Amino acid sequence: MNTPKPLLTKTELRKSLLQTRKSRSPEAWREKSDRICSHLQTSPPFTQAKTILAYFSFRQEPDLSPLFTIPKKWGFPRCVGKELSWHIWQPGDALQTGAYGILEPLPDAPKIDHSEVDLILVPAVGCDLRGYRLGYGGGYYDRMLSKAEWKSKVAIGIIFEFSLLAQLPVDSWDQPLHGICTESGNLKFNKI
Ligand SMILES: Nc1nc2c(c(=O)[nH]1)N(C=O)[C@@H](CNc1ccc(C(=O)N[C@@H](CCC(=O)O)C(=O)O)cc1)CN2
Ligand SMILES: Nc1ncnc2c1ncn2[C@@H]1O[C@H](COP(=O)(O)OP(=O)(O)OP(=O)(O)O)[C@@H](O)[C@H]1O
Repeated sequence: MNTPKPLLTKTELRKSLLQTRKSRSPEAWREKSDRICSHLQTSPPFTQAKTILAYFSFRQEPDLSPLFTIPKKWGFPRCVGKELSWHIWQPGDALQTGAYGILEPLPDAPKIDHSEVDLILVPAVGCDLRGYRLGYGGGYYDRMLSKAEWKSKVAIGIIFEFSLLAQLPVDSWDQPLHGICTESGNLKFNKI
């Protein structure tokens, strides 16, 4: 069977999805972000997780911050060179603006070891129905999720429904996710 060639490149899709995301109202962003939080909060991977890796919303990404007061061990990334370094953060702790203008925990915040991580909430520009993800092009999550110690972790892409596409272009290094959460609900995949 032939796999159809996607009509747009990753760069073109990234540009178009980011433009659409930027054009929507702050009210829609808040309301849809809250619906994503509600779906996540009741999903088994979330309720069963003790330690969760998340992100601070940037460029109108879904805002998960209402979840951060739920008693879990929460980890957030710092961009260090080409790698992500994960640190414990809880509301009230200091933050700083890091690479790309994204909020990050301070470098001396306690680090989270991969062995304790139960769930990864992965920011994305877009995802497809097979669980493939398009990011900002830095390759940070692909590099991380390709490592043996992270491969087995449940990783869920967080996007607004409009960013869920039938099929994204896929490169050899792309790591499919286990699930996707949008304002319409949770999608679960058998990882490819
Ligand atoms: N909220 C959030 N935090 C995150 C990520 C994310 O996607 N969302 N990341 C996920 O990895 C890492 C940051 N990755 C990023 C990678 C590239 C660009 C960026 O601005 N890239 C340029 C183009 C660069 C190029 O094409 O060479 C741009 O979009 O203008 C931003 C963030 C870590 N923290
Ligand atoms: N496992 C890996 N090892 C080395 N380089 C990698 C790996 N995964 C991805 N890369 C590099 O990262 C670059 C960006 O890849 P891609 O455009 O798929 O990023 P993205 O998934 O959109 O970004 P991000 O994960 O930062 O949100 C590619 O040029 C690729 O060479």
